[in-house]
Amino acid sequence: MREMAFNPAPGASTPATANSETPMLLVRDVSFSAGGNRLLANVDIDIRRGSRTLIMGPNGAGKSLLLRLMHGLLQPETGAVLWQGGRLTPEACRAQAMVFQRPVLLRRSVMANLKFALSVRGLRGRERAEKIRAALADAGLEHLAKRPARVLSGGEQQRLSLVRALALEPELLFLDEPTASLDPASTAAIEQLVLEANERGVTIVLVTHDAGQAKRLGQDLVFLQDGTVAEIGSVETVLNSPKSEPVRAWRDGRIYLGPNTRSLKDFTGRSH
Ligand SMILES: Nc1ncnc2c1ncn2[C@@H]1O[C@H](COP(=O)(O)OP(=O)(O)OP(=O)(O)O)[C@@H](O)[C@H]1O
Repeated sequence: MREMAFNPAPGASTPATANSETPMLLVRDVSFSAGGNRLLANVDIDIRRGSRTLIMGPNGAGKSLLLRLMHGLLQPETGAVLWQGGRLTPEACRAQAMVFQRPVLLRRSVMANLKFALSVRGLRGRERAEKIRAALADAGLEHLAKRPARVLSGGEQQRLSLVRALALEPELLFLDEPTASLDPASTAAIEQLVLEANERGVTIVLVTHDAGQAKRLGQDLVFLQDGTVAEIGSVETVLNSPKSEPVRAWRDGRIYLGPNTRSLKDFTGRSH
């Protein structure tokens, strides 16, 4: 996969001056290809400061790719991701954090995982110790502080992963299917941490396949289909009164076959 240079969208080459009206993050006419396939095409999204945006869509729609582009882990082939009206620089990326579906933890203790992340951000001494204590309390992991992170349950690992990201005090937090393999109690714990973070002002962008979770957590919903935005609006409106055929098909449990849908054989290995 190519890591491409910054390539502003038409009309976006001169970043707007950031003010309170400027969306925190703008995705403008972003396209991305790999292996000869167009995986995202002409995506436009505004993320408002302090908002909660849910990203939904079928497997392979491009949700994870979009998150990685918004977090600066990949560069758009064309178009631009703008941070507070300017370029998404490495410094800007440090104001963001990402929680992945499968927690990425060091083969160290729970406490050492928190300590390492905070040390990388330059925290030391009493300030770091206080943040570790608070994160362990938020995650309900005080009693497991010295346990190797890799022996924690899936739910405990994901709570650790989330509070470690939040301990870095990001302005924007991306979460990629953070509760995909968790039971209802662990899911509720993660959702509560996400909502509390949002109440403290952290902007949330979360990928999910769970309509219930979208309704519990979301304000805005972006529905992707085959690498393009099929529909965008409030969670309630998009899920309860979808205007687009991809969302209607998804809601009704039908397989949507659009002009850009790759052969079902790609997904099932069988001809239909
Ligand atoms: N590095 C890559 N090289 C080639 N193709 C890729 C690459 N990364 C992702 N893809 C393809 O891009 C498409 C979108 O992938 P992505 O992981 O964003 O989907 P998704 O919507 O998150 O799906 P899921 O719900 O299954 O997690 C898939 O067809 C995937 O195979």
